[in-house]
Amino acid sequence: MDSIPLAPPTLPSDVILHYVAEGAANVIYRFTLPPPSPPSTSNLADLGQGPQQSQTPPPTEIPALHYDPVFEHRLLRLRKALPSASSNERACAALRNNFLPLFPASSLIAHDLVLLPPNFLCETNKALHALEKDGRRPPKRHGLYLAEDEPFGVLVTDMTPNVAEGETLVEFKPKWLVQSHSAPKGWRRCRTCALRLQRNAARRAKGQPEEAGFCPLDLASTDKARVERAVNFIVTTKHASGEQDLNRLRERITTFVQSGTIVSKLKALQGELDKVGVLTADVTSKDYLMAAAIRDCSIYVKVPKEEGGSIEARIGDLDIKSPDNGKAEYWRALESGLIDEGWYTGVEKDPQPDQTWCVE
Ligand SMILES: O=P(O)(O)O[C@@H]1[C@@H](OP(=O)(O)O)[C@H](OP(=O)(O)O)[C@H](O)[C@H](OP(=O)(O)O)[C@H]1OP(=O)(O)O
Ligand SMILES: Nc1ncnc2c1ncn2[C@@H]1O[C@H](COP(=O)(O)OP(=O)(O)OP(=O)(O)O)[C@@H](O)[C@H]1O
Repeated sequence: MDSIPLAPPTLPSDVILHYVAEGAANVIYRFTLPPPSPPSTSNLADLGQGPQQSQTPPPTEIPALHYDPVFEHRLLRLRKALPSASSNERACAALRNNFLPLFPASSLIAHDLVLLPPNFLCETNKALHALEKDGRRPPKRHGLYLAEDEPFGVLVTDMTPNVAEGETLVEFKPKWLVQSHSAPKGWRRCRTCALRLQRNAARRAKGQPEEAGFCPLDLASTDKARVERAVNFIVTTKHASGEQDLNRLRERITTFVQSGTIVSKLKALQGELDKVGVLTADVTSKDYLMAAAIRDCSIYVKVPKEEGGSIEARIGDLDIKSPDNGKAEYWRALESGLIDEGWYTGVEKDPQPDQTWCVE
């Protein structure tokens, strides 16, 4: 049964937010909490600690001088007003009930609900509008703001690297590690590569830059050369500047992907949870919605400077998908377009054909 754990803490109303980044569905903030105020003199007097000392109160009546430890090493994730999004309460319950049992806690970004103070989202939206005007919000995210009817935010494990100590964060979406079961027989591209090519053709037609990407089937192949090929797209000069550092980081991430359990576990789950493909599946079933979530999750890998130091890797964005508000139709239309236009089989009508094929 879905349930929320014991009363979530409330975010102090004098919290100071710092915009970090955003995806399609959420905005991420770093936050600073002003030191908790000690009890005022009159409160102390009430509690018997002021000038007219009477009796020491029981510890439960002494105002807290420290914030709940759940606020430590966390970022605040706030939900945007997307019609297809679930409430944070539902999303956290789904995470707890469906995904938590599948992975060790140390492999997951922790998600804890936090009650938001009154007017908080309205004020934060004003700040988002200002960021947009200043050019500090990516243009493709303009026009969509936080859902002001959402009572909760989510405190997530902060994976920000300590750059001063030489840490690096590599973040990527592994996407479809198993081919779509709706792909036609004789396919030559996986779902992710087929979609990327289709989108790149549209970008080219509009004079926009194309996006490069890796083949998830390579990533999940366990074959060193193929994993390396995928990792070379994921780890770039934005992660390490010198050639030597970049090569070494790529080697470390390749070893992590190849010998770690995260990618293979995600692949196994994608295969188990959707065995028939989006065109025939019951896209309202829990299994399908979990498969869809796992196909869109992120992996955060924090790599320490020291070669022997341990890598911290966690899965995030395991938000159960909803088929409502046109999403199921979007999924089916996307898949039908890839099939009908020949992107899976490599017979698409594109003036700039690509002859890179994927293998299972
Ligand atoms: O359809 P896809 O595979 O392109 O995935 C969408 C993502 O695009 P991507 O290809 O990863 O750049 C897309 O990501 P971006 O907007 O590209 O960052 C969203 O994650 C979207 O999910 P939702 O609508 O927020 O629930 C994702 O939609 P879902 O299909 O997972 O519902
Ligand atoms: N736990 C974290 N630690 C460090 N950075 C994070 C964390 N969570 C999110 N971020 C940063 O914020 C960005 C957006 O967050 P997130 O992926 O959760 O948004 P989203 O809207 O759910 O994504 P999507 O586009 O997949 O729907 C990430 O790409 C990452 O750069």
